[in-house]
Amino acid sequence: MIVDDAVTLPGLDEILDRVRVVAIPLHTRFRGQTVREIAVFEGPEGWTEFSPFPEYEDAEAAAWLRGAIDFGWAPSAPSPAGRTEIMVNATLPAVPADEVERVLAHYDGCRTVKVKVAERGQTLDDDVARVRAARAVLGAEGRIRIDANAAWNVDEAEHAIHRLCEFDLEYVEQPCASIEELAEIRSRVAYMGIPIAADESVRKASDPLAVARAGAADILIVKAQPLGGVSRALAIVREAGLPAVVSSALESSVGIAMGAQLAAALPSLDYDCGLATVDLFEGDVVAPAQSLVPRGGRIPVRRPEVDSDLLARYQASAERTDWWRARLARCHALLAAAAASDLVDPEPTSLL
Ligand SMILES: O=C(O)CCC(=O)C1=CC=C[C@@H](O)[C@@H]1C(=O)O
Ligand SMILES: [Mg+2]
Repeated sequence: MIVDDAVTLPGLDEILDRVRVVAIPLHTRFRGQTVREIAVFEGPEGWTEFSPFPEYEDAEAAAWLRGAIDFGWAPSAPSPAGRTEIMVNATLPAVPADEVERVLAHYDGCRTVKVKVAERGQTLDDDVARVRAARAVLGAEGRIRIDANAAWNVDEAEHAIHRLCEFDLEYVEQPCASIEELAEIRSRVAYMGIPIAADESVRKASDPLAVARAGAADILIVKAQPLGGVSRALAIVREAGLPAVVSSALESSVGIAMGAQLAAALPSLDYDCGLATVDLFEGDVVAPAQSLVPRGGRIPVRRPEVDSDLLARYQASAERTDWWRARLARCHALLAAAAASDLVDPEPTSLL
């Protein structure tokens, strides 16, 4: 059963025998979460991570498992540009303005900040105050991008971009939900020279290329695990023909290493990548010397080993571990079924 050109789907037992589930506290709430649950397991190529958010349905989570297996079982993608380090951005959750300095102090040397905006229960004034505070911390030279996670309609997005443009925005990530809305807001703000980036329209779409084909975005955000692995994400970027920004899916250093490998393998990399998110965690599954937290605004391209003391320290409860093992079994069954239908169907079944 083929997961990728180079990988045969490993047996479920092979994964369940090795999997460890951890629950790592976040020091700042992100996506409404204060604890990140993560499953890690070891393949022939090294440690890999399976960490779809708990609310995701199995069909979506199965693409993350495909990505995890690809990273653990497929040989590393080469870096045509010879990159050994990736420049990364600080990620600023939707915190009150007076907390911005404290949160950004966790990121060492990042010249770019991605500011979360349009959080449910907050106002545009809250966003303006947060972006203003980020600009004050960064100085005039720093780069600021914002991410609305599809929360605005087109008029709200236009109004918000008008208010926030005084802070010199590098780009606006997923201001609206649909491809039609993205195309509309993109043309409305084109005169301001602010690019539109697509995230959810790539990683949660049945066709990750539709947004590029529609000319609805200037930049693609690509996340290795949700897109089914490094080689699938590379193929999407190649087909789309747009500049790409590699971003994390809020992973431990093990999953971030998958993102770093994708960033290293891209033919060109014009923007800092959203791979600094281990800095939002209180802990990690790898020892500090091997961790992929940024130093001097960069992370190394390397595969870390997990640390057994840290796996024990952050070990999830028996109940949550059982839940993840059952989820792994269901997602594995979906991948096996898709692979079996590939054998009769010459067109590969897409789980993206
Ligand atoms: O891109 C970054 O700076 C960090 C990653 C990040 O913002 C995200 C990670 C995981 C889930 C998403 O809600 C979120 C995003 O929307 O990009
Ligand atoms: Mg995003």
